Amino acid sequence: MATSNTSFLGYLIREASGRMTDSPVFNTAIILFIIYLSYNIVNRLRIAYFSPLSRIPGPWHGHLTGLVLRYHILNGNRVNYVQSLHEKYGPFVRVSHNEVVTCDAAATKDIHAVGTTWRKWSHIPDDITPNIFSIVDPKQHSIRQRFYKKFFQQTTLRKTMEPAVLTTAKMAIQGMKKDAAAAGNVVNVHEWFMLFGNDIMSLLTFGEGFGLMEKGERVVSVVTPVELHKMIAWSELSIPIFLIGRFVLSHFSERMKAVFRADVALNPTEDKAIAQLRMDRTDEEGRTVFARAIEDAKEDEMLKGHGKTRLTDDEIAADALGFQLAGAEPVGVSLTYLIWCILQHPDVQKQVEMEVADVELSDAALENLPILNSTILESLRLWGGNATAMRRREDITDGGVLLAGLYLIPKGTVVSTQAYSLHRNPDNWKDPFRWDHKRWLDPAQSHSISTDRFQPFSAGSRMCAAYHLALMEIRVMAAVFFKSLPGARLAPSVTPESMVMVDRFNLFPKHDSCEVILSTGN
Ligand code: HEM
Repeated sequence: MATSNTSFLGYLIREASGRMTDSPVFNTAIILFIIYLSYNIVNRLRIAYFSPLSRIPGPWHGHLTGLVLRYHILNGNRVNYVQSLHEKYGPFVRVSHNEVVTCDAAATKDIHAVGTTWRKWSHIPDDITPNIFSIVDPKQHSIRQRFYKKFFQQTTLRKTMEPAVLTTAKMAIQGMKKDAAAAGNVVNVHEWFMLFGNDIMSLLTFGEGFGLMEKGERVVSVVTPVELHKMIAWSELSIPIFLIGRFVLSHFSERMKAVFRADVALNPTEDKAIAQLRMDRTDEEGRTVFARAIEDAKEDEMLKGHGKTRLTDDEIAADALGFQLAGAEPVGVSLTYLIWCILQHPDVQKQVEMEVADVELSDAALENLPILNSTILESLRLWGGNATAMRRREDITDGGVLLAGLYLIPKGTVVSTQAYSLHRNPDNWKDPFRWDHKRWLDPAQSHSISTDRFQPFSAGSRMCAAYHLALMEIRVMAAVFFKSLPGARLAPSVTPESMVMVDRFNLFPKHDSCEVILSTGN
């Protein structure tokens, strides 16, 4: 047998490749590779079985690797996979050697509280200008957040956005009626709610709404959340595959380019022109909330106080895209599920129809309707459009932090919460899987939109910047729907299976559809 002066593995490899060589470079490379591999295996085993995380229950592979989790992320199934793990292992589950998921109310509070040391986990590459959504540094984030805050107060929005929201909602109903007239009274309301959400966001950011709705086009896609979601998933699943996709495959296929270079769409250079265009408009009508924000950003006292005199064009454009990304789809999806839930309960549907029949269509009046609002809250509890993973990391405290007084989490571990599971945890909600709007009619029930056990818009300093706008959109669109289309029914194509939520950055119904049969009188 030919033995070598290096290693048995080196010998095997050379044998296998038929390359019998005594090259010292080859032998050194093999030794270095073995050292690297051994170090990684020993380190991974140490973290898997001897780190404090080993106390946290979970599937056997979750202690060693996050590959199974990544596989589900790539298939748009993270939300359901994580929920199934909670049902099996409880409110804390280890899903990877360095990632834990929790739906425990106390832990969620620790992670999302104002002043928390947990930081948003961001996967946006360094060369992309961060937007309000992706900024990690709490100081930088607080500057940006406080800057936009004044534009998203309820009273401001009722002046600036409410008329457009109402007009757009009425246009959506016209579109639904037209579609139904051409297709045996059946209309895919999901499509129209997505158009509605997108149109409002286009209006808010770029000053151009209505166009999508009129043309019946789905999205003017400046941002591609689905592709971005896939790009991040690939980069986490396998760096080599990601690099091959990004630097090789994306040159040969537009499809591959859309996925593996999705972040390029987030680079705002091309959209600078759009943001600039909005800044130049002086007529009141053309100046949207965002356009005003852009103008004010040039000379803002609050920014000055932090050593900055204005947001740069790149920052402004990045934020415009960030709002588009964060704001359009969750509204459309939340509306789809709201209508789906109500139409499954004809008695509740009747009550909502009666409640909105004679009401003035203003957000202030709609906010006082108990049945409508209880159905909205209950639908957001079970089927909110952005109830997916909120990933956070604690990189500050040496020695780790004690989460909910229960588990020591070593520095650098990612801990994710998802409202989908927080809202299905039987410790938090009685009979959690049952859609029951009446639980919100109980006077003892808090109606706060963010509590330790109810977080459709997240909580603390990273809570949704525009939840007042989101709620206004949902209230107005739902009221116009039930006022204009009484007696609507779910089509047979709508089943629990077709409405399973899939996770593509935001959450969507699996079949991207929710068909409704309009009553013949409409
Ligand atoms: C029903 C509709 C909506 C839901 C369920 C929703 C939910 C959420 C959630 C859960 C977050 C936290 C995300 C995270 O921490 O990773 C968030 C953040 C955010 N949302 Fe919404 N959202 C909705 C509508 C909107 C709308 C209409 C806009 C814009 C006009 C918007 C703008 C934002 C922004 C800018 C953030 C980032 C906040 C920050 O990090 O400071 N959202 N939203």
